[in-house]
Amino acid sequence: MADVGEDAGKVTSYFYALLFTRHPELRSLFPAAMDTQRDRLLKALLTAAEHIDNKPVLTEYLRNLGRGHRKYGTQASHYPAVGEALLGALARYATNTWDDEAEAAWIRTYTAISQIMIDAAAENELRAPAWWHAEVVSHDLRTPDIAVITLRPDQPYPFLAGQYTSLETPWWPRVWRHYSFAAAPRPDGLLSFHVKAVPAGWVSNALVHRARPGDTVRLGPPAGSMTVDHTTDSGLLCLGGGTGIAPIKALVEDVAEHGERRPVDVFYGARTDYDLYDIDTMLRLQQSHSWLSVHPVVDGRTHFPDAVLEYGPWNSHDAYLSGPPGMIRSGVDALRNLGIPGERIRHDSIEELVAAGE
Ligand SMILES: NC(=O)C1=CN([C@@H]2O[C@H](COP(=O)(O)OP(=O)(O)OC[C@H]3O[C@@H](n4cnc5c(N)ncnc54)[C@H](O)[C@@H]3O)[C@@H](O)[C@H]2O)C=CC1
Repeated sequence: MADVGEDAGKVTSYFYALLFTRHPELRSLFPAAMDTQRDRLLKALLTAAEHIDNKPVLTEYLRNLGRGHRKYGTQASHYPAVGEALLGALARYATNTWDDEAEAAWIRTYTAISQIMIDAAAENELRAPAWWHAEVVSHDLRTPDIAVITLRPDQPYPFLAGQYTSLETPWWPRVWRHYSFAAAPRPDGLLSFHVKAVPAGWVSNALVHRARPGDTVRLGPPAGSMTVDHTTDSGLLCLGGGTGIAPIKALVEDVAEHGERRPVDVFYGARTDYDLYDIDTMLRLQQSHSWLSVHPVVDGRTHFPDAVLEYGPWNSHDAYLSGPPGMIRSGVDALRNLGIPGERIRHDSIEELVAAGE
């Protein structure tokens, strides 16, 4: 990976060129525009390389990736074609290290990776559909660029508060983006999401400005491990920045439903008062639950994650962060400096978030 690092963009372009010239029938599984897709392949390889010595983490990551590929229509028979193209691209660009031994090692690696993904997809096929159709049942424009959208899936959709799904709109086929559930599972099975239209974000703009009740989207399986640990009764310190408040609200509802009276402190960060689009909901929750404190923080004197320093102590709390990648990075640093151990700080993977909101 280090050898091809400098040429990463070229490696992935060449990889897809090889794949599509040798197997033109596979082109229709990918979106019309390949830019984000190219980055995703590389990120997956980098993530795998990063965890190469941590078998449990790597295996879980690959199993999730295998299950997640079902919604693209990926079949076990597609994996060898991808492997050939990957080896072809590495052989061309890893010029300093490529030899028979490196090739044999990559064949073993790719065989192991693809087997884990294929097995996870096969097991998942026995239990869950490859995707769900879901109808838009309400669309509430909260600011000129933020909508709260409620969907009714066509089949039961099991998930945990704090997780996210992947979503494809009818206007951009095969372009999938991640969105966190904005509510804990409900008895009526409806799902809600907070979507902000971001510049050049195809899916987010379609969801905010085009989607209307009656439209149908597709959902992939739920993913993510930012869920509440109900085996402890430690307090929860939650930081939600912008639309990152969505999964935090789901976590609060989850604690309430479990009837636990654990102290929960929510710091809700936004650029301006006007951007605190969901503050009314959060304050209503605070009124109904004595264990919940909501602290709105608008950019100004204090930078958002630093506002938690004015309260506390937090070192016996579990921490949950959700929001823009930069906020998560600085929030994790601030919380670690306060003495919260890394394993008690939960957030979604930053690699996943970078392309998430588009
Ligand atoms: N599960 C998750 O982690 C979720 C993440 N998101 C992500 O949250 C973001 C929300 O975007 P917006 O509403 O436009 O947020 P925004 O850009 O308006 O920022 C929200 C808050 O975070 C703070 N912040 C932003 N960048 C920061 C940095 N580098 N360091 C410290 N603080 C920072 C801001 O000061 C503000 O208080 C999107 O990137 C979206 O993908 C959204 C939902 C769930």
